[in-house]
Formats: sequence, C-alpha cells, structure tokens
Amino acid sequence: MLKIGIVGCGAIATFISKAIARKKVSNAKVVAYYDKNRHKAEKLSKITNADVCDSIDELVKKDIDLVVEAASIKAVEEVATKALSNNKDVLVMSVGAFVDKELFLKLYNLAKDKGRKIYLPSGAIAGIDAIKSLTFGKIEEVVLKTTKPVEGLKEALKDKGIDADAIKEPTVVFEGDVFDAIKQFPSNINVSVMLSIASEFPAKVIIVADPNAKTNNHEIFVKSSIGTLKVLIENVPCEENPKTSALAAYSAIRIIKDISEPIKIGT
Ligand SMILES: NC(=O)C1=CN([C@@H]2O[C@H](COP(=O)(O)OP(=O)(O)OC[C@H]3O[C@@H](n4cnc5c(N)ncnc54)[C@H](O)[C@@H]3O)[C@@H](O)[C@H]2O)C=CC1
Ligand SMILES: O=C([O-])CC(=O)C(=O)O
Repeated sequence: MLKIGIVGCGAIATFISKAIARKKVSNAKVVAYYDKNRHKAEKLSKITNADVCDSIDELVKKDIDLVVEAASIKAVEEVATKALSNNKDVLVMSVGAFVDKELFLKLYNLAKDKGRKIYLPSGAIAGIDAIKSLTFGKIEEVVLKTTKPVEGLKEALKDKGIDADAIKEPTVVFEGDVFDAIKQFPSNINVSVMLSIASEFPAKVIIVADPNAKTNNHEIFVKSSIGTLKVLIENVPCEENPKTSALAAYSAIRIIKDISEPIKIGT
C-alpha cells in the first residue's frame, strides 16, 4: 500500500482524495494533509480519514512513501527539499518552479544522494511520452499556444494591469518565452515548463484569453529531426478552480496508480 501525504488541499488534492476514496486507485491511501488554510485540509480529511498536520515538517516525518505537492510554485522548494531529506519520494504539480535551473539541479542532486524519485506528471498536456523520445534527435522548435476562458486568466491579467472584463473577443495576452510566461502567469502555464523540460528546449509560448471558450486548450508543436509533433488538447476546467484542467489532477492520479502497481504502461 502506497502511503501518501498531500501539501496543498485545493482542486487537484480534492480529485486525488476522491479517486483514492472511491478505489479508482486501490493500492494507495492518503495518510496526511497540510494546507496553510487548515480548514481546507480538514475538509479533505473527511473524505479519506487522513490526519491533518500543522506544518510541512510534521507531514514529512509521518510514515509515508510519497509527498504530493499541489500548492504553488513558491511552495515547491520547501516541500520537495523536506520530503527528499526525510527519505520520501515527491510528486510536484507546480512544475513551473523548475524553470529555475539552480533549484532543478539542487533537488535533482538531493534526490540522487537520497536514492529517492521526483515525479513530474504530464499535467494538463498530452504528448510528453513522444516529446521525451524526440530528444534523442535534434529539436529545432517548441511552441505552446494556450487558450483559456477569460475567467481562468483573470487574476494574472489583473496583475498585468489588463482589465479582463474589457476582453470581448479572443485576444493574445502573452507572447514570449517560457521564462517570462511562467513569471507572468504562474498559476496558468506550468505546462509550458513541463513541455520545455521534456523537450530540453525552451518553449515559445502564446496565451489567448477567449471570452467564448469553455475549455482550457493547449496546442503543442515540436519540430525535430525525428519527426514533427502536433497535439491539441481541449480540457474541461475544474469546478473548484477553473484555472486548472481536470486532466492535470488525473495525470497525478495516474502516476500514483503507476507507482502503486506492478505494471507501468507507456514511457
Ligand atoms: N502541472 C500542471 O499541468 C498543472 C499544475 N497546476 C498547479 O498545481 C498547483 C495546485 O493546483 P490547484 O489544486 O488547482 O490549486 P488550488 O489553488 O485549487 O489549491 C492550492 C492549495 O494550496 C494551498 N497552498 C498554497 N500555498 C501553500 C503553501 N505554501 N503551503 C501549504 N498550502 C499552500 C492553498 O491554500 C490551496 O488550498 C498550482 O500551483 C497550480 O498552478 C495546475 C494545473 C496544471
Ligand atoms: O490546467 C491547465 O490547463 C494548465 C495550467 O493551469 C498550468 O499549466 O498551470
């Protein structure tokens, strides 16, 4: 039985908790939660009967195998460092944190020293399996075009001084590299960092705010000497947090299932 601790008890943690409680993953159980808002952890503990912790330190000292970070980019360094130092594997949802190469190397080396694993789920995009394989050839171009309903981009647009309510037609609100994309849209474009890590190539990113969109769409283009990949995924947003696609949560659930079972399907 894979024992899990979850840091961050929002939309993704809710999906994971329900999937485990409903036995969609039968060889795993949630043992502990921590959220800076204790009330959110208490809500999820009612689903799984797991303990509610008062700190990350308390959670990583529990008898668990895997710590799931589903909180924020800012939380990743502390959660992953403490999990790995306490001999736990860690699954990171806020992959955008790894745009910081120093942090990536620090956690990579810590995991290596400790003999532990860092899991980065495909999240809200598809095609990571093929993109990883394409790195054995020469990658020439990586582009991500993300279109989201205006509502899902509202917070980030406000921070950029853009009035989301004034957007009446599909509008490009960002065009640039992955580094600026994740800085300006930290809760919307973790997928661009995932794509760049998988392809080992900095992605060009275009973000469109569409007042008529009902889904979070990600169009991926990767040109390489091995082949050209084009993927379009139209994701249903989570009710609890429309910025986040349900697929992102299900990709975490799928990794948990893969870790807990004797067979792993796909790359
Ligand atoms: N890799 C991917 O494809 C995707 C990644 N994400 C990222 O996954 C993370 C979780 O997403 P959601 O569940 O939708 O977010 P959410 O906003 O619904 O929930 C996050 C929870 O974490 C808590 N939290 C934030 N910082 C914390 C900290 N330092 N310590 C403890 N708790 C903390 C909040 O109180 C909240 O309850 C976010 O960073 C999000 O941007 C989201 C979608 C796709
Ligand atoms: O869930 C999505 O569609 C993508 C997302 O929010 C992210 O990558 O941060």
